Amino acid sequence: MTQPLLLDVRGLDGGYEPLQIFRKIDLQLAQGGAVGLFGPNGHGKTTFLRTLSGIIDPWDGNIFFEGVQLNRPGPRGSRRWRNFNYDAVTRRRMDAKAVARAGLIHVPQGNLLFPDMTVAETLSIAPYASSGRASASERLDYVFHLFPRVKERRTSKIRFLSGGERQMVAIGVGLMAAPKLLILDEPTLGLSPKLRGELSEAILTIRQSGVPLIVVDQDIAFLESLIDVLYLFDHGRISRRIEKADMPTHEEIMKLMFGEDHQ
Ligand SMILES: Nc1ncnc2c1ncn2[C@@H]1O[C@H](COP(=O)(O)OP(=O)(O)OP(=O)(O)O)[C@@H](O)[C@H]1O
Repeated sequence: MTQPLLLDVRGLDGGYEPLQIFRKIDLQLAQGGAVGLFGPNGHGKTTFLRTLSGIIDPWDGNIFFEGVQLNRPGPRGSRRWRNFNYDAVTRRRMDAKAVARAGLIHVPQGNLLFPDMTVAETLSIAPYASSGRASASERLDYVFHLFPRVKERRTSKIRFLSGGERQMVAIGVGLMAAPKLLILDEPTLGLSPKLRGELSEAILTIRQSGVPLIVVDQDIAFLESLIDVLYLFDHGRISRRIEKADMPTHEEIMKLMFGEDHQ
């Protein structure tokens, strides 16, 4: 019997009612694979990732994780029905906790950690650390091994950390959940070149240790070092799927997305 894909997204539509942000997204991720999403700011990548992790509900389409459908139809499945029945029961088609418990872990863009908690406290309340996939202390050792800086700063409050250190802690929180798929949304955004290099290396190590990834980033070379397949995301649609062997240069991708005249 063939193994199911790790993630199989079929015809996904979604957004912030009534505003549709993305449409007809198809994305497949093989077991053990890694994909990158690349596209201009504001075209809906983050909204798509928030939908995958169950923070917002899809409007249409399906999400399968290890062959199991994550989005469950409401009492009447269609979007039209939900528009007539605007209540939580019919709208809630994804369960973010169940998604995380299944092993799909999303490290969101930006700093969403609690400023007055220490690093150690933050890592200790990571979701489902005792999910059975690895013990919490093993996970903590792994995070400290990957990010020695985080280990050094474990008694510091989050508010006293630099942006890069916070990002390392945020990824650490994701790793504490022993992810079967880790989603990283612009992990190196706004970091100094030095921290960016440090973080990129750590993410590469995570990848080399076999953790499947979905990564959004604006740096094609960084994505290329991590992924097997690149999806170009353009005005809420996947405009192209590119295998690693055919990976264009940054310049070529700019031309593909914006035409010959881009600056
Ligand atoms: N909570 C929200 N309610 C309504 N509209 C939103 C909300 N969050 C984002 N948007 C809008 O959805 C569109 C897509 O934003 P999104 O953050 O998904 O894009 P993105 O491609 O990830 O860009 P970026 O890299 O800048 O985050 C934008 O026009 C944005 O203003």
